[in-house]
Amino acid sequence: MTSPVVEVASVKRLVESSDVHFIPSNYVHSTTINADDHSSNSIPVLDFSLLISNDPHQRAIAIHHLTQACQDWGLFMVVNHGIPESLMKAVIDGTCEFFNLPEEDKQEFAGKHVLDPIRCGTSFNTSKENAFFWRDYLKVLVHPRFHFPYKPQGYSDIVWEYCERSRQVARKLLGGISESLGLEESFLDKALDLELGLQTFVANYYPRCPQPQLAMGLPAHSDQGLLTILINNQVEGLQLQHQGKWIQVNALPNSLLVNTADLLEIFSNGKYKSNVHRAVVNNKMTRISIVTFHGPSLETIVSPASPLLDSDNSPAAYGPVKYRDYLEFHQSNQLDGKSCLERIKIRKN
Ligand SMILES: O=C(O)CCC(=O)C(=O)O
Ligand SMILES: [Fe+2]
Repeated sequence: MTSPVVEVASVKRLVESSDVHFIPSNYVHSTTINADDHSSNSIPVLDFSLLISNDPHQRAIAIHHLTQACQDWGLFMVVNHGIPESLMKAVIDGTCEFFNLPEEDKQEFAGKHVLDPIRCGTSFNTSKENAFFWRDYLKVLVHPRFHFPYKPQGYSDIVWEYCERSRQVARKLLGGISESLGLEESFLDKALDLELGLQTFVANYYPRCPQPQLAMGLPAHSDQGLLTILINNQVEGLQLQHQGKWIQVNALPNSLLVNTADLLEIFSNGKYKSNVHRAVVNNKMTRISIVTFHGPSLETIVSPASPLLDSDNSPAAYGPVKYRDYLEFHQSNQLDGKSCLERIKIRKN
């Protein structure tokens, strides 16, 4: 399933190489990108300290909040997560330095295949797209084996620390989610082999855009893993599709934004739907987002959790799929809503 590598210049280079007032026609998208509702005050907030509390009452409150957040939104903010603010800032600063490296230096990390451990590029999949996205990226597989570009100096160490911390948070959240589904806390962890779980680090770089209404940072999509954790440089751009509207997501300072992703929808047999989101761009500031995708081990076959099934009332709604195959399929096609997940849904006659 290897896609040919198509050389497309980074958006950063495009913006810096000329005094652009109009975006090139191959970056123009027809989708309107306004958000219907600019307030995101109602996005659920989870207090992580309650989830890890020894007090069963406090933990029960956290599980209740998790259930509601996963069921009603598929996106929530996590506060009191214990990841130092200075570490989050250092990851953003290191990312800025990485993208500021000469283009030739970054080429060294281009990668060829969708499962190469380090890949740096632009858009999403330039071999499949008619219109490119206003986004450059660095994607790295960081667990169970940590890979990373060796420059700029110090970036790798900082990202390693951040990835360790974010993985611990994700695992605790997934323990809570397992419980919220009526399973043992460790059920999901064991069933999906999280000890060897694949964690992917993605740095998204969205340069200032002279015509932001015509461009798209990333189109509407759901994420491929179980949970996604996102932080950004406090520049707005993430939008969530909620009850038929696009909502601008403004994260609380120092919070983590968490998305429920496709494999959690499968595992929960559709109880927790993966959310649909997109990234829009602006004409004032470069936006950087740091995303970690948390999934099972690559060889895990994901299917609805058996205790949640009953052949009469709730039969399996999704076919089994190996994570490696799902990831490869997701990454080698166009980013297009929930089209990958649709392919493994079992149709009712
Ligand atoms: O940059 C963002 O806010 C969203 C990024 C995203 O959705 C992704 O990398 O999958
Ligand atoms: Fe995403």
